[in-house]
Amino acid sequence: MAKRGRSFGEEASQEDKKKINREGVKKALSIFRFVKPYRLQYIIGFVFLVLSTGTTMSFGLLIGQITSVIQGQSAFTLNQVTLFFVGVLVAQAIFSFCRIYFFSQVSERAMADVRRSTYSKIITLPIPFFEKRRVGELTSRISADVSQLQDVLTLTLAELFRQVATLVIGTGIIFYVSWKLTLFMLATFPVIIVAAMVFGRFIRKLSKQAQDLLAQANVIVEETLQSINIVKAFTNEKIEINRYGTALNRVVNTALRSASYRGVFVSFIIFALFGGIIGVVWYGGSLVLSNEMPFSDLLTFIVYTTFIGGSVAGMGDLYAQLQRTIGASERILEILEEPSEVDANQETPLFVPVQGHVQFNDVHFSYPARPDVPVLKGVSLDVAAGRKIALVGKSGAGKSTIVQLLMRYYDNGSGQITVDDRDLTSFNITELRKNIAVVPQEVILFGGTILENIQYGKPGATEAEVREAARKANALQFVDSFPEGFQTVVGERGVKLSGGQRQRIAIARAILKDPAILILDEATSSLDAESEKLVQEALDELMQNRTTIIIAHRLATIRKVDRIYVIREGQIAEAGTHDELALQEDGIYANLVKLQFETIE
Ligand SMILES: Nc1ncnc2c1ncn2[C@@H]1O[C@H](COP(=O)(O)OP(=O)(O)OP(=O)(O)O)[C@@H](O)[C@H]1O
Repeated sequence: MAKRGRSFGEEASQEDKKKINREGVKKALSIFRFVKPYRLQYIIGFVFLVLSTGTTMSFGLLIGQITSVIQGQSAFTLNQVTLFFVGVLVAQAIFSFCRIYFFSQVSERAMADVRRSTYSKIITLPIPFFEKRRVGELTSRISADVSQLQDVLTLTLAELFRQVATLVIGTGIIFYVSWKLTLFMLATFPVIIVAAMVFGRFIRKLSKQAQDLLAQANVIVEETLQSINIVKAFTNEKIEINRYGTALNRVVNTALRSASYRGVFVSFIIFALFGGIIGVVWYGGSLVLSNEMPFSDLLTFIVYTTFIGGSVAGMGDLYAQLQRTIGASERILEILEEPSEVDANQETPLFVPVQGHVQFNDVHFSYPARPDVPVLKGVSLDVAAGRKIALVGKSGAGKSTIVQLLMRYYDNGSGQITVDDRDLTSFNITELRKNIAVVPQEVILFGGTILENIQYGKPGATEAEVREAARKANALQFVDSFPEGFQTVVGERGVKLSGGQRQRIAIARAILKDPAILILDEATSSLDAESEKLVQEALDELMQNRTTIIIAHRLATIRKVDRIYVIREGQIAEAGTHDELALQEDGIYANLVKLQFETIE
C-alpha cells in the first residue's frame, strides 16, 4: 500500500487567536448546540451564579455596616451583624458549590459529546482528508481545542458574567455612596487600566513566542523518541542532544526577555494601583474629615473599588480566552462540517455479498494532493470472480494505487471501475469494503489481545471461530505456545510478534472476514524459509475461491496466478501468464525474472 507520511510531532502549536467579530462569535456560539441537551442544568447553574455573585457583592455593604456598628451609628448590635455576615458567608459557600456542580455537569457531558462527535467525524472522513493533516494536529483538536471550549462554556462565561456584574453593580454602589469620590477614582483608574492592557498584550505576545519555541523543542523530543532505533543506529545521540539543547536555549532567552518585561509590568501595576488607592484614601479621608462622608462609607467605597479593579484587570484575560475559544471552536466546527464518506449514525447496510468480478476500464487517476501528476494513465483489467491476478512493476509504478481505487479510498478518477458489473460508485462504501479484505505489507496490530486482533476481521466472532481461523492461518501453533494463548496482549505495550507471526494474524483476520475479494500486499522483506512456508500455506488457504489481487514484490510467489499485469508508469505494459511473459524476449517481466534470479544467485 502507498506509504503516507505521518508525523506525530509538532502538536498544533498555532493556538491562533481569532479577532472577535460578529461572524466569529456567531460561529462559536453554534458550538452551544452541544449544551442544548443539558440546558436545564445550565439554567440552574446560572441561577446559582447570579446568587453567588449577589452574595459576594453584599460583603462590601456588610463591612460598612460593621464599621457603623463599631462607631455606634447603627440600630443593630455587633453580634447581629456578625451573625448575618456568617449567614451570608454560608449561603455564598452553598451557592458556589451548586454553581460549580451544575456547570461541571454540563461542561463535562457536553465536552464528551463534542469529543465523541469530532472523533466519529474524523474516523469517517475519506483518506484524502488525512493526507492534508498531521495526526498530531487532529489529536490536538480532540484534546486541546475541546478543553479550551470547556473552560469557556462554564468558567469563562461565569467569570465574564461575574466581572461585568461586579463592574456595573459596584460602580452603581460607589456612585450611590459618594459621587464625588467616584468621579475622582474614575479619573485615575482607567488610565492605569489602559496602560496595563497595552503593556499586557505586548507581554502576552512575548510569552506566546516562548511557548511556540518550546513546542518546537518538543517536536525534537517526540520525533527522536519515536525513531529511537534510527537515532541509535546512526549513533547520533550527541547530535540530537545538541539540537535539543540549542532549541532549549532559544526558549530560555525568549522566556527571560518576556520575564523582565513582566517584572517591569508587575512593579508598575503595583505602584500605580496602590498609588491610585492612596489617592482615593487621601481624597476620601479629607471628605471624612470635613464631615462630608461617614467613615463606614469610605470603607465600603474602598472595598468596592478593589472589587471593580479586580474585575477590570481580569477582563483582559477573559478577552484573550474568548479569542482563543473562538479559534478553537472554529477549528472543531471546520472538522464537523467536512463531508463523511460513511454515515456513522446510519445503520450499517445489510451485507450484500458480491461474486468478485472486478473490472477497470481505462482508469485515469491523480492523487488529490498532487493533481498535476498523473499516476494511472488508462488502466484496464478484468478479473473474473475467483481468479487470481498479480500486479508487478517497479516501485512507484502505481500498483498500490490500483488497489486503493478498488477500495474507494479515492473517488476522483476518470474511467470506470466495476465489481460484478456494478459501478463502484453505486455501492455503499461500507457494503463494498465488507466484501474486501486486505493483508497489508506491514501488519500493525492494535493494543489488545490476539483474540481481539483477529476478531477485528469479524466483530462479535466467537472464540471457536477465531480459533478455527487461526488454525487455517497457521497461527494456532505459535498462539498456543504462549502461556496466555489467545489472551496474550500484543501491540505497543504487549508481546512483540515477529513479522511472519503478525502476517499470519492478519491472514486469520481476513479468513474470519471471509470476503469475495482479497488484496495481498506482499511484504517486501523476506521471511526465513520456515516462516515463509507457513505464511505461504496460510495464504494459499485464504486465496481459495476468492478473487485475489496480489501486489507482488517477489516473483517466485506468483507463478501460479491466472494472470500477471506488469505496470509501468501508470499503464499496463504487459499482461499474461507467467509462462507467456517469461518467454517474451526483451519483455519487462522476462527481464525482471532474470534480474531476480541473478540477485538470488
Ligand atoms: N497519497 C499519495 N499522494 C500523492 N501521491 C502518491 C500517494 N501515494 C502514492 N503516490 C504516488 O503515486 C505513484 C504510484 O504510487 P504507488 O504507491 O501506487 O506505487 P507502487 O507501484 O505501489 O509502489 P511500491 O511497490 O513502492 O509500493 C508514486 O509516484 C507515488 O509517489
